[in-house]
Amino acid sequence: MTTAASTTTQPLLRAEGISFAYDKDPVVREVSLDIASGEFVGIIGPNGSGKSTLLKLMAGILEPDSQRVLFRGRDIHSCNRKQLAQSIAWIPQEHHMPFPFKVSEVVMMGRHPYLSAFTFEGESDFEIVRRALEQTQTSMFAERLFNEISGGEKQRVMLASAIAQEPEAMLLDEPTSALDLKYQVELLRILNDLNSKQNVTIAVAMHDLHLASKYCCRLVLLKQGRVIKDGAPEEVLQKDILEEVYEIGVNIYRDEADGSFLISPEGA
Ligand SMILES: Nc1ncnc2c1ncn2[C@@H]1O[C@H](COP(=O)(O)OP(=O)(O)OP(=O)(O)O)[C@@H](O)[C@H]1O
Repeated sequence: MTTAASTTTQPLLRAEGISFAYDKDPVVREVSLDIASGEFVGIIGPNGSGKSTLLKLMAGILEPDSQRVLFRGRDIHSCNRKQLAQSIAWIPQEHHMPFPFKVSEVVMMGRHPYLSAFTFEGESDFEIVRRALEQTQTSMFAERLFNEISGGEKQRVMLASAIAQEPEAMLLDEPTSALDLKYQVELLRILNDLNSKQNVTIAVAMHDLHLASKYCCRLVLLKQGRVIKDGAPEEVLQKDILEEVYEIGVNIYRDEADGSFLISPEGA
């Protein structure tokens, strides 16, 4: 039976020691991870360490080979798909549309979990889409074909679509990888605002450890599918830990202005 106390402490998402293999070797190994409502978590680690796969498992896109992912205490694969789509937005690393959709149509896809097969988009849906385009500074592409805009523009449009979805949680796979400096910071600011003002839970795979330490309250460091360290940026971004995981010498500097960490490879 669920008590008031257990309800308040129940994480939004919980991985219960999950493992997953695409072929025979697991790429996610016995990962236990709780993500509480309102957290801003960065998933970091070297190429191929399992960041994308773990996020796909947490989003319910992939199913673990062993153990479960729980969404609000319930096996994510037994949750109603429509309700889940209203609650969790997944933003993948690669974006390609199989049909020549316009940007505005891609953003409107964020509203689909709220529509039935027989209802058309209403005024409020168009208003939500308009605001999401504005927030991500993509209104100027609205009438262009999604497949004909740049990789960085696509990333911002996909964020607009996720904003239009009005989810409880956003899981993002390297959303800044194709963005220039201005839009990297802009996108992270938007995520920060969604998190701090609307309590949207954010889990984001990132390679940029400086930006990760600047925006994420918690970092989960993976190596070969296992969680090596999970904690506040100052606990995770330590010289010995990073050198062991990334197999390279590093120097770490603290930016006293905002408390973030700058990681410089030794001998670079
Ligand atoms: N669809 C797939 N089929 C088979 N193997 C896959 C597939 N996707 C990923 N892998 C493998 O699973 C492992 C983990 O990949 P994953 O993409 O989760 O890592 P990652 O940490 O996100 O990597 P990166 O930082 O390079 O994006 C890698 O060895 C990768 O080659």
